Amino acid sequence: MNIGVIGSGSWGTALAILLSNNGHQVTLWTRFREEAEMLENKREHVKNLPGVRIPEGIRITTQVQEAVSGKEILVFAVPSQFTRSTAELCKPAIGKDQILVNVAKGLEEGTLYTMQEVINDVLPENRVVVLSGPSHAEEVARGIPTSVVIASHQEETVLTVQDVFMSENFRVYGSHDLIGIEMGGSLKNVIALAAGVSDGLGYGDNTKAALMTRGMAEISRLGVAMGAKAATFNGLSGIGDLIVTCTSMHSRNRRCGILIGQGASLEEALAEVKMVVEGVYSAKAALELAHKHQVEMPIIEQVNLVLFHGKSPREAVFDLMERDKKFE
Ligand SMILES: NC(=O)C1=CN([C@@H]2O[C@H](COP(=O)(O)OP(=O)(O)OC[C@H]3O[C@@H](n4cnc5c(N)ncnc54)[C@H](O)[C@@H]3O)[C@@H](O)[C@H]2O)C=CC1
Ligand SMILES: O=C(CO)COP(=O)(O)O
Repeated sequence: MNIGVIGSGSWGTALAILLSNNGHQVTLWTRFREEAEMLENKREHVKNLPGVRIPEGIRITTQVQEAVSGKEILVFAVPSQFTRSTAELCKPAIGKDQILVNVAKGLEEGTLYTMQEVINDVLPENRVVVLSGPSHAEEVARGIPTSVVIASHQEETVLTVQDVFMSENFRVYGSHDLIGIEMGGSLKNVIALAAGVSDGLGYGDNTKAALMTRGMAEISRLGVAMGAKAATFNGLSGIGDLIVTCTSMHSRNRRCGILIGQGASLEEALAEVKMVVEGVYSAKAALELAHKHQVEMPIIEQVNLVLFHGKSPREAVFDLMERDKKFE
């Protein structure tokens, strides 16, 4: 197939490599000339995926028309804050038969939309599917066995996109629970920030296991209130992605949390991590959704207080421990 990958950060580049290795014709688009030159000249994403060769077959471009026209599938891989502006930029070149695959994990501030909803808002005539699950770019780019899930309301589209991405090292499940898959993928980032903070404070495995388990309870409570199936949160885009993001050395959200737990400010932590830390952008939207759907999300509330209101991480953990007694 002819495929355009829109966004050449870690994830877009890793997926472009996977798709090219699967035999597809891949064009990788970036908005930035310097990034395109680095990818083209070095055939490597020097900053984000050092040591991973970009196959010669992948075309690199900054031209939207070249990345979009004639492609059967477009993979949207820019960070969630840029998904709307990028979809708008591409819109004049997009035809209604092209399948759009969103791989960003986040919520839009203000509208509180998931990324599928954002893309659908800009391009209402296109089919939009979502790819999510435990899949760090650093490992996918090196062909390390990985499983993800693709969600759409249309069975046929799921089956088509599964075939496109599946390989001996990349197993793709299908799902019809779009909202469940997207809420799992975006909210685990906020819980991973909390897990990182706990590690940064020097707390132990017990603390992190508690944050992950009770964090999952928060994610599924909100997801179900928004129409998701509870079982989805036991899957790859639920507990699977929560496990990898809260425990992996590759996780930007966890690393950002660790730095904050060690005493860095949010700005210092973001500057140190350098790559996108989606949980920071989704945290506020998650809390607003919790209020809108009248769902209790105490961990996500404390993450917001630490990130945006100067609360000390140690005090946040203390306040979580001191809440009224509950039944599990
Ligand atoms: N890195 C990973 O392992 C995974 C990332 N994701 C998700 O994929 C999305 C992208 O993340 P990464 O590739 O890791 O980010 P990254 O931090 O590696 O790259 C960000 C890229 O965004 C692009 N960008 C920056 N400003 C832009 C703008 N104004 N307009 C258009 N593009 C712009 C640049 O090309 C930059 O390379 C995020 O939502 C992330 O949660 C999902 C699964 C795995
Ligand atoms: O979504 C991811 C892995 O599945 C990436 O997580 P981080 O953004 O925390 O690195």
